[in-house]
Amino acid sequence: MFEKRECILQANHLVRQFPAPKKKVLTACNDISLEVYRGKTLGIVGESGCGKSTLVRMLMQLEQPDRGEILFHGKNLAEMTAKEKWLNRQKMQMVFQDPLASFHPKRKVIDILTEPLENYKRLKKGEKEAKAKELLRMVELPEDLLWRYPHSMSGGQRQRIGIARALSLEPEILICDEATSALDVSVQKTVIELLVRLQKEKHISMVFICHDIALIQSFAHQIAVMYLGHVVELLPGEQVGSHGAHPYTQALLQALFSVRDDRRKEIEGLEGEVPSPCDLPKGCPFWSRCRYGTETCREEKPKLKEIAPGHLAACHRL
Ligand SMILES: Nc1ncnc2c1ncn2[C@@H]1O[C@H](COP(=O)(O)OP(=O)(O)OP(=O)(O)O)[C@@H](O)[C@H]1O
Repeated sequence: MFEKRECILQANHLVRQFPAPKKKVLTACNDISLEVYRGKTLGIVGESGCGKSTLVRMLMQLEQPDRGEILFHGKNLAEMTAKEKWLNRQKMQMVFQDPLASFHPKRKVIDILTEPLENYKRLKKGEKEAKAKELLRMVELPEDLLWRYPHSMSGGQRQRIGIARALSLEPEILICDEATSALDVSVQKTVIELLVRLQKEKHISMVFICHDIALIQSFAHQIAVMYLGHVVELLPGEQVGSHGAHPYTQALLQALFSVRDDRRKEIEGLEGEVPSPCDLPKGCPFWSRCRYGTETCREEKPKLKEIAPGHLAACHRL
């Protein structure tokens, strides 16, 4: 599916175990092998406790695997010197679910944004404000936020600051651990759109951890489905619906499709006969806001009658 030479991060047979009560052992990650490709997104989906965060901590070198290896540009992370690891960490950055927890509450946005650059001594004297403003522009935030404290901003703004800070070091890989789960649906959508735009512009690879298979399949290039510490299936992002074979993947998809089917029935009930997708009307008020002909229909039920019928017909993802 992807060119091998574009593989920048490779996890081979990773195992991580923890001691459990009664002298038992809990295997949080069990023989996990994955590849991350340049400029592509690997989605990792699975229920709570299946081992997603443990996997990410190993990829970020915050935790050592008990077995297996992680190769970055073909080089084994375990064989790197401490200095090499420290330098390497710039190239893999993380965005967390709760950015507030990772920001110093008494530091202003300007300091939060430039802290990683200062840590790596990559900020010249007198450059701080200009660099921080450039980072804010990159994530489509106004410059006057520079002088605010994180607690005085909205969740979506804080997450954009988290993204800007992570990208300040120009990483090759961005790891997003439930980065949009705490946001409401409309803000979640704009943050994902921002990430997708930045990925295209900067050719960054992303590892995106999430519970929501519907969300992840809208932008990931490949999806690893995790269940009880195993990657049970690796699927091409855009074709999850037709490829999921493992019973757990099927269960995730079934839940998704039953919701969509109910929604489709509701809409068809409202609109009567649905015309074919090729009738898409130019004048549909939501057309420009809509990537698949989708979210608006799902989110704004009271406005359904305003949406031109052809638009609804295109909502094959509902
Ligand atoms: N340091 C630890 N010591 C003991 N057990 C741990 C430790 N870290 C994780 N675990 C266990 O490993 C399993 C996987 O945890 P992990 O946090 O990786 O799951 P997750 O899929 O990220 O869950 P969530 O989506 O809820 O964050 C869980 O059963 C958890 O209790």
